[in-house]
Amino acid sequence: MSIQHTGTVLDRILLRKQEEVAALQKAHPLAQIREQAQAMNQQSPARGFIRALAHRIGQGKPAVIAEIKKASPSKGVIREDFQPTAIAASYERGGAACLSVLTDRDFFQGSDDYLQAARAACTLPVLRKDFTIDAYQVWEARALGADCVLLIVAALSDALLAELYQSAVDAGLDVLVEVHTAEELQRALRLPARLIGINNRDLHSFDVSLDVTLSLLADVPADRLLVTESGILAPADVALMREQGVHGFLIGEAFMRAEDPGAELARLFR
Ligand SMILES: O=P(O)(O)OC[C@@H](O)[C@@H](O)c1c[nH]c2ccccc12
Repeated sequence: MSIQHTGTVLDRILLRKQEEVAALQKAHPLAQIREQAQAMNQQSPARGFIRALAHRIGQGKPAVIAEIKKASPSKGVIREDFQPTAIAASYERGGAACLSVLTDRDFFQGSDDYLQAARAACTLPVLRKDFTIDAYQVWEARALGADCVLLIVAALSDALLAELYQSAVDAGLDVLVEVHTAEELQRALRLPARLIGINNRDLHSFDVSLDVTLSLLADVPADRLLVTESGILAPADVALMREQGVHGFLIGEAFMRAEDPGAELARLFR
């Protein structure tokens, strides 16, 4: 089989994801994964990802989703000394509301094992950070123990978005719906999703600008919970967002480059 090298990185990731899901489905049929997810719902029900964020914000505090990410296509390896268990515990001590764990292997050097290890090492709700294109992955997320899944509007048709959203509800998961443009935001708002993420990074070009959140902010209705994602590096970035009424944050790199990720979280939000 030839490897596709045309298109943007997002296009390549999505093509590869289709192959991955097809292979997984052959090895472990959906019915089996759904059973595992149901068993997980008995054994370790979802931890209430949105609830944890809303609770912080309701108390007038920032709500931080702290990300566990070894590498990315735009930055290469971000953290050499990578121990998901220690990082998860550090994030909990540092005051994170939730975790996000990259599980994509080929582009982010992530792993399902990292998600399981991180969740077992803390009491925080965990987002499976991956490129979800099939209901199979949604059930698989809950079977692994995840509490929330990411749906990237730029990667999905309206029909698929609605289908995957419903699958997540059926599986007992919360959903983070990610947008990067005004048009994507309008598509996201047609779902009954409460949690909306504005990604400051363009997944096609990798350009990052906090202006993306600032420019879309006014179009997010008050009954939704907004999270600004990517490119938050300094206390001034946090202050800027909070002045504009943005209290939800998804942050990876700034923490992953610090020796003690949880201490860096505490420093950024002091
Ligand atoms: O490391 P940063 O710049 O703080 O960004 C974290 C998170 O927003 C980023 O990892 C991300 C946002 N959306 C994604 C979708 C896929 C992979 C990764 C992402």
